[in-house]
Amino acid sequence: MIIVKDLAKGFAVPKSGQLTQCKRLDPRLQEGFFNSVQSVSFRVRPGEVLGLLGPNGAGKTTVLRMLSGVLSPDRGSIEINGRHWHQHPERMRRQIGFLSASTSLYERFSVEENLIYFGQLYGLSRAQIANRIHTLSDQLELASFLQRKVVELSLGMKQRAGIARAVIHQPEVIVLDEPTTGLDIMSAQAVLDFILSQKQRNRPVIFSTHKLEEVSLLCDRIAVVMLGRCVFEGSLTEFAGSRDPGALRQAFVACQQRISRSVGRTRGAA
Ligand SMILES: Nc1ncnc2c1ncn2[C@@H]1O[C@H](COP(=O)(O)OP(=O)(O)OP(=O)(O)O)[C@@H](O)[C@H]1O
Repeated sequence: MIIVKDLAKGFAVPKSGQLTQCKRLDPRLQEGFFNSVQSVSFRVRPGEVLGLLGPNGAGKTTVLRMLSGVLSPDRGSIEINGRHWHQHPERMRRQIGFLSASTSLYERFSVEENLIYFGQLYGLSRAQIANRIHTLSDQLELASFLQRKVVELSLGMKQRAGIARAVIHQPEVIVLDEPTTGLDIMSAQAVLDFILSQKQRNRPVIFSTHKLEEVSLLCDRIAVVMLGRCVFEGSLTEFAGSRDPGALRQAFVACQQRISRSVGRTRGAA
C-alpha cells in the first residue's frame, strides 16, 4: 500500500514586478516563491492503477518526482508498504521504477547497453540482466531496436526503452509520467499492455495522463490535482457516474470550472 499524505513543494522563482497580476492568474505564486504542490494526498493498493489527472501546470510531475525521490517534499509524507520514504531513502529508491518525461537514457549507448548499465547500477548479475532484457524486450517490443543507439530512435522507441530502463530492477511500485504522450497507436498499446501486466502481477502503478480513454481503460481510481491541490480521490464512477471517457471529460471540465470559480471567489473576498 502506498500512502501519500499532504505533500507540498515550492520553488524559488525570480521576483516579479507584476506579482498582483500574476497571482490573479495563479494563486500559488508569492513574492520570489511558487507553491507548485500545496496539498496532495492519495492511497494506492497493491495491484491498483491510479491515474493522476489535472490540467497543465497543476503539479502532477512535481508529485511524481517527489514519489520517486528526485525531489524532497517541503511537507507531508510518503509511505510504501509501511515504510516512510525519508527514513529509508535508499531502499525506497530501489522499490520505485520511475519514468520521467526525459526517459533518462544515455543517448550514445544502445538500448541494450543502457539496460545493462542500469541493471548493473541496481546490482543485478549478468544472468539476471540478460533475463530481464529478454522479458522486457518481449513485453515492450524492443527487439527490433535493442542494438541501436538511443540518439537514433523515434520518440515511441525511446519511451518504451525508457520504461524498460525504469523497471529493469523489478521495482515494487511503478510511477510513469505521461507514458504514452506522442506515441503512435501500436507503441501506446504496448505501454498500456505493460501497465496492465504490472497490475496482474499485483504491483501498484501510478501514472499521469491527459488521455481520458486511457484512464477509462486502465485506472481503478484517480486523483485529480488542480492548482497544486488534490480536489478528488476515488473511483471513476464516483467522479463521473460511469467509466465512459465522455462522462469523465464532462466531470473533469465541471470540476475545473468549480475550482476556478472558487479561486475567483476567494480572491474577491481577500
Ligand atoms: N523547478 C521549478 N521551478 C519553478 N517552478 C516549477 C519548477 N518545477 C515545476 N514548477 C512549476 O510548478 C507547476 C507545476 O508543474 P508540473 O510540471 O508539476 O505540472 P504538471 O501538472 O505535470 O503539468 P503538465 O500537465 O503540463 O505536464 C508549474 O507552474 C511549473 O511551472
